[in-house]
Amino acid sequence: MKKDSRVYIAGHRGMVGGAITRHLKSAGYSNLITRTSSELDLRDQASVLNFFEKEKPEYVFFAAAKVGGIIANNTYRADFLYDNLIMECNIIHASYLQKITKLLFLGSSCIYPKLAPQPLKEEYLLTGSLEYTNEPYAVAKIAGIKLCETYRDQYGCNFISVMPTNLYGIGDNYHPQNSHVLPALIRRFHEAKVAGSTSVTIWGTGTPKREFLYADDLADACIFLMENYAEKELINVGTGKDLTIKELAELIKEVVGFEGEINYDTSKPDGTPRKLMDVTKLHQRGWKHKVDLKDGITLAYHDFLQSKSRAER
Ligand SMILES: NC(=O)C1=CN([C@@H]2O[C@H](COP(=O)(O)OP(=O)(O)OC[C@H]3O[C@@H](n4cnc5c(N)ncnc54)[C@H](OP(=O)(O)O)[C@@H]3O)[C@@H](O)[C@H]2O)C=CC1
Ligand SMILES: C[C@H]1O[C@H](OP(=O)(O)OP(=O)(O)OC[C@H]2O[C@@H](n3cnc4c(=O)[nH]c(N)nc43)[C@H](O)[C@@H]2O)[C@@H](O)[C@@H](O)C1=O
Repeated sequence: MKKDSRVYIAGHRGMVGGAITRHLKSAGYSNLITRTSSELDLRDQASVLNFFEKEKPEYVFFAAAKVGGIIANNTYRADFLYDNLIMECNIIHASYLQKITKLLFLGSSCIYPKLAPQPLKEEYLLTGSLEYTNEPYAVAKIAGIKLCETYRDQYGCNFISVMPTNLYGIGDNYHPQNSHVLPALIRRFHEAKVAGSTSVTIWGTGTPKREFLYADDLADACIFLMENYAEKELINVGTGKDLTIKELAELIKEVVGFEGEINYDTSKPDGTPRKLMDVTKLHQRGWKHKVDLKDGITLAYHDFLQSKSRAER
């Protein structure tokens, strides 16, 4: 990418798209193209084709998606499948028609089979059944990977697929039900501390293991891969380290400064028992994350407090 290349960041107001936009701006990229979902609904094929024809992006960071935690995925099953599938078809097909130079598609660690061996190697894709709660989202993400692969096979498009692990960071979604575990617990522990509560309840058994990557680290990896990776095969992005949800809760409790007890609501789903990325391929290419989990949670907690005070103003 040249500093004046026309770069479209789909989903620039989201956590990941926002981080990619910040990183590109601070690296001196001067020709960034963005649209909110109300300006351009990526589910509308005619509008997407028209936008690509008019704006002629050269590079596309595809960070727009319908995203949410385990309950949102399991509740809005049709929306997670339909919205994500149709956005992928529209953006990837328009990128082919407009002969863009390169596209980076973001998938997720949930594309791997529920009971795949750990850590998850890229080649485990499509070797077993998916986790039920996020099957619609995972099927859409797998379709996105296959679109990138097949447009490369048939038309020679330089479309790459990047699979991030669970993410958190600046501009995360702190909704009490629909968010992912890390922002949900930041909010719950904070509210319990402010209310002087003696306990906080978290979902499931606390035994599932998850890996967490700070979104600014992912943004850095995406720019690195846009510049240094041009293969058909997907590539994982993560830290290579995981912890149990119970350990995560203890860490967030400490950062937030809550002093009560932790209870478990086992009527809520645990989801996949473990999702640890094998990041050998990424490390071999020379990229490694920078922000460790405790520092990242501290930064995310500050972001939560700021977004709360902005909302109250
Ligand atoms: N968060 C996580 O833990 C993980 C995320 N990912 C992937 O990373 C990518 C970014 O996720 P994240 O930043 O967390 O998600 P966010 O929910 O923070 O952002 C998603 C963005 O997508 C845009 N969007 C959604 N629907 C439409 C639409 N119909 N038309 C146009 N734009 C739309 C939204 O735009 P607007 O704000 O303008 O409405 C929003 O800014 C996604 O592909 C996701 O699947 C992968 C692994 C983990
Ligand atoms: C990124 C990834 O995100 C989703 O998968 P997930 O990893 O299961 O996501 P999660 O963050 O929502 O939960 C992680 C674990 O944490 C437990 N948990 C405890 N207490 C809360 C809680 O309060 N909220 C949430 N959400 N989870 C909680 C929860 O029960 C589960 O065991 C996919 O649907 C898919 O979209 C995807 O790709």
